[in-house]
Formats: sequence, C-alpha cells, structure tokens
Amino acid sequence: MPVSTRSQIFNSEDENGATTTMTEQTENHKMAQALRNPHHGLKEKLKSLTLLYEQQKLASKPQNFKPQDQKSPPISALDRNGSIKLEEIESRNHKFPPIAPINRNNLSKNQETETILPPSSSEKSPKMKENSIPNSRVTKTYVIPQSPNPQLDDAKENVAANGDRIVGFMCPRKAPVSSTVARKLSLGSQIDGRRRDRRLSLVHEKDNPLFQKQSNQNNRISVFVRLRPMMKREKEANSRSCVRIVNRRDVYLTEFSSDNHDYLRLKRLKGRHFTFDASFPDSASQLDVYSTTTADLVEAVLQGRNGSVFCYGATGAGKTYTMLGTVENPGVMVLAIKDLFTKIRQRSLDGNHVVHLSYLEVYNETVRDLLSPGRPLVLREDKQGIIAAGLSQYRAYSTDEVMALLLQGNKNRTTEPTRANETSSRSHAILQVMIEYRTRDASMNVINRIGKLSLIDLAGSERALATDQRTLRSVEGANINRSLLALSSCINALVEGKKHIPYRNSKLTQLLKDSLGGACNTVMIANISPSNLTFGETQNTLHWADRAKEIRNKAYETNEELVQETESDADQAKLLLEVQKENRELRVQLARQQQKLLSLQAQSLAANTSPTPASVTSILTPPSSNKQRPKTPLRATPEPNKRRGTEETVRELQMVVKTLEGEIERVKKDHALQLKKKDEKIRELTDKLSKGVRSRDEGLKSIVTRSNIRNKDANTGDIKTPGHRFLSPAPAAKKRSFWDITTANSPSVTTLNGRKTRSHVNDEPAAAAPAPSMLLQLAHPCMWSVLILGLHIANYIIQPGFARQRLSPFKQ
Ligand SMILES: Nc1ncnc2c1ncn2[C@@H]1O[C@H](COP(=O)(O)OP(=O)(O)OP(=O)(O)O)[C@@H](O)[C@H]1O
Repeated sequence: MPVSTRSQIFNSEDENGATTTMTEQTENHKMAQALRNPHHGLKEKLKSLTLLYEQQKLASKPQNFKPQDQKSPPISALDRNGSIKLEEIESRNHKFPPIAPINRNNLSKNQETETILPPSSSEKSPKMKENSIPNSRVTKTYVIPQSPNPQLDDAKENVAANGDRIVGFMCPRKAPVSSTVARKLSLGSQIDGRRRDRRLSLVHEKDNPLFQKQSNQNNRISVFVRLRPMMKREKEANSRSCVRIVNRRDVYLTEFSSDNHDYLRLKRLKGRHFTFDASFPDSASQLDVYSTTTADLVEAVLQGRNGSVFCYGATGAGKTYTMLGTVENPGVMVLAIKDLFTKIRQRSLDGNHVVHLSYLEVYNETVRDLLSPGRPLVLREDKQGIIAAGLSQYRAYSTDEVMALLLQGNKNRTTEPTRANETSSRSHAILQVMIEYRTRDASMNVINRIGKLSLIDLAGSERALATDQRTLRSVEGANINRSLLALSSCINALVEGKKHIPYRNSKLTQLLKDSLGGACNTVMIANISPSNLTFGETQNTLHWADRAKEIRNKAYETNEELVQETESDADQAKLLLEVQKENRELRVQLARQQQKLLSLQAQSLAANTSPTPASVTSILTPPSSNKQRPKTPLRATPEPNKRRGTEETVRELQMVVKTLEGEIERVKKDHALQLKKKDEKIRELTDKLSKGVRSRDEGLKSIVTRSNIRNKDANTGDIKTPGHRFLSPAPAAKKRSFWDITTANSPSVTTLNGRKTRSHVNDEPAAAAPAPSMLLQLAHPCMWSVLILGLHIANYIIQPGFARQRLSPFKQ
C-alpha cells in the first residue's frame, strides 16, 4: 500500500497551547497557489513568502484581529453551526491537514511539523488545482495538545510498554528549521485553528450527542482507531509499544530509533500525531466500541438511511475481533444485530419491520455467497446501486436466527493461518442487513422505508514477508493488497474531489461504492497493533484512516416511499369496510332468527308430541308433577310466547269444560225428564195393569172353562194339544227389554197404542190379542216391579259412565 507520508518532528513551544490560524483566507489561497505552482522559481517563492509575511504582519496587529474575533462565533453558536463553517473551510482548503497548521513563530515543544509530498498533478481535480498546496515539498506544523501536567505526560509518553524510553518523543525539542515559512502558513489559519480547538474541546467528550449530530450533518465519514493489546507472541519477540492514545481521540505514533533503517532521515522520522473522531485504547471493551461507532448508524438505518461500518488495518491488527468478536466478547456485527432487533421490538407496535440479510465474501477477486456457497457471483449495477446477482437473502425474525446464519457464513469464509495471524481472514466479508419498514401515517398513506446496514470485515493488508511467499497465501495476499490499493485510490480520488472515482478497479471497491461517497452514513474503524515490529503497517493504516476522514458522502437520502392513496380509493376502502360490517351484523341477525325458529319448532314439536302441554299439565296437575315436564325444547322458548300459548290452551280447555258442563246439564235434564215420563208411564202402566189384571181375572175364568171343554188332560183332565201353546192367548203386553226402556228411538221399536214393542212382535190390537197364558198373567205384577227397580239402578249406573265418556276430549 503506498504511503506518501514523510514525517519530520520538530520541537517548538506554544505558551497558550492553542493553534494559530490564517487571518486572511484569500491571501492564503494566493500564497498557496503560488507555492503549488511547480514552475515557480525559488526567487518567486521567496517573493511570495516575503509578501505573505508582510501581510501577516499587518494582519497580526490588534486592530486587525478585532473584526476577525468578532466574526468568530461564540462557543454556544459554534455548538450549533461553528462546526459546519469549519468543515466548509476545510473543504475549501484541502491543503490543510486535519490538525491546524500553526504559526512557526509560536512553535512550542508540543508542536510537530510534517513534510508531505503532495499527490501528483495528474490526480488533482480542477478545483484542487486552484486551491491546492504547491507541488513542491510543504512543511506543515502540527500541535500536540498540551497536557495539564506536561512533566507527567512527558514521563509517560517517553516510556514504552516495556519501560524503554521512546526516542520519538525524546528528541523533538529542536528549533524549527524554517520558522518564517511555518509562521506565514500558520498565521492565516490562526482563527481557524482556534475554532477547531473549540470544536475539539467539545468533541473530546465522546458521549456528547452534539458531536454525533455535527458529524452527521457534515456527512463526513467517521473514522475511529482501535488499538489492540500486545500479543504474547509480540511480547516474546521483545517488541515495544509504539502507539499511545491520549484523550480517547489522539493517536501518537512513535518510531524507535532502532527501528529506523533510513539513515538519511534518522533524526527526522521520530513520530506522528493523528486525531480521529475517537480512538480506543487496548483496554476498550467491545460494547464501548460499538456504542461509539455504530449505535447511531443502526438508529439511522431504522429511519431508512443506509449505513456502512468497515474495519481496515494490517493483518492481525484486530479487524475480525472488532467486527465478529468471540462468544464471550461479541463484536460490532453481533451487537448491531442485537440492538437492531431490540429496537425493532420496541417499535413493533407502530408498523411492520421485515429483516433480510445476506453475507458474501470477496476472495481472490471473486464474489462468493457465504450463506449458500456455489458459483461465483457477478456484480451488476442498477439504479439501486451495486448488486451481486443471485446472492441469497434470508429473512430473519430474531437475533438468534441471524447469529446462526452468521456462524454458518463464517464457517464458509476463507480463513487460513499465516505467519502474522493464526486465523487470518483471506477474504473481505460483507454482511448486509436490510430493514424494510411499512406503516400508515395519520392520513392513511402507506409509508415504506428501507434501510441497509453493511458490516464489512476487510482482509488485512500485508507484506509478502509477513505471510508466506510463493504459496497460495502469497497469491491471496497479492489480491488483498490489490483490492486495498484500489480502495486507497478511491479514497484519494474522493478526497481530492475527482469526478471519476475508480470503483471498478476491484470487486471490493465496487461493493463499497455505496459506502464511500454514496448516500450513506459510513464509519471506518482502523485497527492497529501496538507493536513496534509492525510500525510500518500501523503508520500506513493511520495514514489512510486520516485521509478517509476527508471523504464526504452524499447528502442524506432516506429511502422512504410515500404511497398516497387517492380519495376514491380511500372512499372505496371505507365503503368496503362498512359493507363488511353490515354484512357481519346481518349474518348475526340471521343466525339469531334461525335459532329462534328452531326453538319454536322444537317447542311446537314438543307440544304436539306431548299428551298435554307442559303448561297445561302444570295447570291441571299438582306442583309435584313439575318434575315430569318436558325439558330441553321448551327452555329456548321465549317466556311471553310460552305464557300466551298456555293462556290460549287454558281458555280452550275452559270452553271445553263449559260445553261439557252444559251437555251434562242437558243430559241430566233429559234424563230427569225421561225418568219422570217413565215414572208416569210406569204408574200409568201399573194402573192399566192393575185394571187389566182384574179384567183378565174375569176372562181367565171363562177361558178355563172353555179349555176344559176343548182338551182335557188325562192326568189333570186338561186338554193338551201341540198347537195349544200357539193358541194360547197373545200377551197383552210384551215383556220389555233393556232397549225398550233406555232408547225410545230404537229402530226396532214401534209405538203401538202408546207402548213400545219389538217389530217382530205382531201388531195386534190389545183387544184382539190372545190372552196371555195363565202363568204369565199370574206373574205379571211382580215382574213389572222388578223391572222398574232394575231400570232405576241401570239409569244411575249408566249416567256417570256417559259423562265420563264425554269428558275425555283428548282421547280423540
Ligand atoms: N481488542 C482486542 N482484545 C483482545 N484480543 C484481540 C483484540 N484485537 C485482536 N485481538 C486478538 O488478536 C488476534 C488477531 O486478531 P484478528 O484475527 O481479529 O486480526 P485481523 O485483523 O482480522 O487479521 P487478518 O486480517 O489476518 O484476518 C486474535 O487472536 C484476536 O483474538
């Protein structure tokens, strides 16, 4: 990886510890232009410098500072806007490094200068050509923030982890080489430097949300540095710590004199200072790293903005540890997914979230699906950005599912032991989590938001010697380095504001197109090792991280889609809902009616099948008989209907009873009348009989006389012939049968002389009727008495039976 940094440490003193800034931006620009011109002669340079010096001298007068000071906003204003202005100034003056150049005159022991070889003219954009620093070597001065206790700091910073004195911080107490140039450069940026300091003092508090907001507003890539602990292997190799982190923000890199093999610059290359958004010492926890670097991004992804986090660094510097971590100490990927699902769960009530994820690797310039390995994937670009055609996407419902997929993907990832790292990742891995959110706003519009979070664990840049030579590992290493070189080219082009960004130089940069320079919140975590044995790699990493700070992504774009429904649609939807509601209600009503009908049918069925309705039974039977009432069908009968039915039945029955009672009365009267008539007839007959007996007695005497004459019995002297019986006189009154008494209308009975006789009996006039036999005539009065008595008894027996017969209407 190319490094364009040439560092030189100077030792200067600034009493106030504040950086100096340029007072006149325009003059500074002119100067810078003059200095940048590669064809400028030494004389002209000197002229310009002298001119600039004069101008600065004038500007440094108190009356000249006043308006500038007035212009500079108060701290409170800076809180809100100052940072933006600073960033704007920074963006206009790409020549300025992240740390403000200072007045060479005021250089203190805490200040360092660095000589930088600017990028080649071919890489410059037209804008850069205008305002960039000259193509010649430029010396910039950096300020090391003064510690409240310099002596203690000195003592600390000059002692390495193993107790050795660090050369880099021991020797830079020198006079500046070119104080004039340095002062002239730094004068112009004095105020700027003050502003920056103020801003820095705010952002020193890493938890200050203002900083996050400001950095988000600027949409600059956030760059963090993480130092890993010294490894056992490194300790065993007697390595020393060459990195020191101060205030969780500043990184001091020191080169030990023993490590410097550049004898020409032995005295100059002693150390460097970098400032990042935050820097994590080796004691920082995974959670600390996550909450500072990625937590805000996760929140933004849920708001529909894309976010990317990538780890960059040399092999074995701790990238995979930071991104994946271990089971005990999960890394950014795991913590981000956990946080994501927690946040989704908290918001699950106000809409639907759908989480999809994919996991791929770029190995030896081929893209492979880690979740369903197969053939290499082809990258395509469409309106949405770069996509890997055929990449599998899994829907995840919980953190556990994502973890399982992550584990599965990591098993498929190419890792090999190398000399530098036992578990070296030989590929760049990209885990992409897509969160789709769908809800309705107050006006029933559908809001569809999609946020994409890319978590990238890059393979480590490595020197061929650090790994294996002429093996597959070296081929891998070459490819890794090539893709990282492409990445650094893209960073350079982006920083320099070039129109063409060479994303297509590698698969990695193609995939990172969204994250670098796209509409995306991007976080870069630069992992470094503390060992002085890897000083070169660490310096390289810090350099590119420092460069990346200047990349500005596109303005925020929220992937939010508002699907507005037309009024008619809304109306129709409303109508449909109403109709559905009405339909439901009608169905309920219908069910109720059907239930009623069924119960009525059951009731009527029960009433028809039962010998007496329950109600009637209850009325006609004593209360103890309630147990025998029919049960189920009647329970469903509504109470008023039941009562009404009962009343009707009772009324009917009462009428029946009345009719029957009337009938009984009529029958009784009839009977009484009949009895009376019969009694009269009996009496009349009795009278007639008594009269007839007397006359017959008289006639009998004569008959006997005549019979004696006709047939005389041999024994008795009476005449007995076969025809004698027939010649016996006809009975005057036939013997009355049961029917003769009870039914006057019997068809077989005819009335003869007021008497009822059987039809087979010859109608003979009583006068003409033969006289009854002597026996009958004698028995006649007794027979009639018995008959009358029998008739009375029979009448009383028959009456209740008849009534009973008529009182049973239900038997019909
Ligand atoms: N912050 C840390 N705390 C404790 N151990 C760490 C830390 N960072 C890294 N390590 C350890 O250092 C070793 C190398 O780390 P890691 O594999 O993450 O490096 P890498 O940058 O991913 O390397 P490569 O690019 O070769 O894959 C691992 O054993 C890891 O456990």
